[in-house]
Amino acid sequence: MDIFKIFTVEAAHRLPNVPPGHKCARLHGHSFRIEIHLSGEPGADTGWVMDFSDVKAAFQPTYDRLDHHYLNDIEGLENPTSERLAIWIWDQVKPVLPLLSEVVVHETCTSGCRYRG
Ligand SMILES: Nc1nc2c(c(=O)[nH]1)N=C([C@H](O)[C@H](O)COP(=O)(O)OP(=O)(O)OP(=O)(O)O)CN2
Ligand SMILES: [Zn+2]
Repeated sequence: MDIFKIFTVEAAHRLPNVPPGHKCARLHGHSFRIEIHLSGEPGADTGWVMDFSDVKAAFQPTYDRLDHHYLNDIEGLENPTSERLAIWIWDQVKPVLPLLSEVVVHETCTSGCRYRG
C-alpha cells in the first residue's frame, strides 16, 4: 500500500544552464508542492503503514533546508531543476524514511516530475 504526505515549500531559484534569454535564467520563486510517498503494509494493530506525523517529523530537517531559501545556494542544488530537486530530496530522506518509494515535485500547477530512486 502507498501512503503520502504533501508539503509546500516556498523557495527562489534560477536555472544557470538554460539557453540565453530563457525566462528561467532570471531569479524567480515557486510554491513547490512536494509529495513524499511511502510503500509498505499496514500494521495489524496500528492499521497504518506509518504515522503521518512521523513522516512529517522525518521530513522536517529537509523542509527547513529548503523553505524560504535560495535553492542555488544549497550544496547539490546549484542547478535546481525539478528533476535535480526530486533526486536531492530522495537522497536526504531515504536514510530516515526507508519506506520511501517516490518523491513528486510540483514546480508549478502544470509542471513537475516524479522520482522513484
Ligand atoms: N524539465 C524541466 N523543465 C523546466 C524546468 C525544470 O525544472 N525541469 N524548470 C523551468 C522553470 O524553472 C519554470 O519556473 C517552470 O517552467 P514552466 O512550466 O514553463 O512555467 P510556466 O508557469 O511559464 O508554465 P505555463 O504552464 O506554460 O504557464 C522551466 N522548464
Ligand atoms: Zn522555476
